[in-house]
Amino acid sequence: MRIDIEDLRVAYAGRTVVAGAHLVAAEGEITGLVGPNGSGKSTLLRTVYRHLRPAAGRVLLAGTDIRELSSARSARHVAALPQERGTDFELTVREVVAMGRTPYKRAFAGEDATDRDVVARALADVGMDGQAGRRFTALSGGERQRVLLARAFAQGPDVLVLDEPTNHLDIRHQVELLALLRGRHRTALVSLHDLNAAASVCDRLHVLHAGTVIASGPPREVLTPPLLAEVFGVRAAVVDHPLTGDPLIAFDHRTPAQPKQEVPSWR
Ligand SMILES: Nc1ncnc2c1ncn2[C@@H]1O[C@H](COP(=O)(O)OP(=O)(O)OP(=O)(O)O)[C@@H](O)[C@H]1O
Repeated sequence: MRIDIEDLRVAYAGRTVVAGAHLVAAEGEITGLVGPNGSGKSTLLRTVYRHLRPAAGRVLLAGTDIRELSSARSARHVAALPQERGTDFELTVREVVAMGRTPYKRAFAGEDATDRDVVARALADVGMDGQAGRRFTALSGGERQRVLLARAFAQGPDVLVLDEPTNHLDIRHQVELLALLRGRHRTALVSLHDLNAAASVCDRLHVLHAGTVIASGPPREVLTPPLLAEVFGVRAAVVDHPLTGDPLIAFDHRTPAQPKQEVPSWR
């Protein structure tokens, strides 16, 4: 299912932080949202999974304004890994993942065989099937994250909205998660700080800067040295990854960019 974000404006206590954002997350593609700290990525994603109501503009799911859907119906279509990773569940790992089945249940209905299969598969997908009986609160940050991702998978959504899904994960689990996402061929809207991961895994990127989308397109077209200097304030060369051929951003970790001296060719 495709997502269209049209002229989205979101404010906290009267302060606008998303200021007329437009973007499309195409059906079956991984769409990445990148941008510096505070540029509005989480805020934009929160409106897509209906945690926040926009001040203006719309989020369309396959052409329908998500505000017109019931919460159960929207939860069957859109599942989120929010940045707030809820640490207060007094539940086991398996119980947390089984919460993903709630949108399919009548009140007080128990689990059926499909629920059990879906939950087992979701736990296996994130490599937590051996830890299903552990208490969620006893897990490490990365383990919790994988469990919450399994909960989103168990929701069986058409669209996954993932806010920084690789935060806290060691490099192997980052690679596994991103490979899992690619393998699912499901519409995903994902914010990522790791621009190299974004360049490898995303079909299209949108760059958010001060609450507006200032560049969109395939990673190789978007992540150019002038944009990296102007928007992220870093010097970098973009080369071909020697193993995959994906764009590889080689950052200069010694010296920040001087944005005013760069030519912003992405405008
Ligand atoms: N609950 C809130 N109340 C008030 N202001 C907020 C709230 N959440 C975020 N903001 C502000 O909105 C702006 C955008 O924040 P947001 O978290 O959307 O950015 P982000 O691009 O996801 O940042 P980061 O990369 O640091 O996670 C920031 O200035 C932030 O301080």
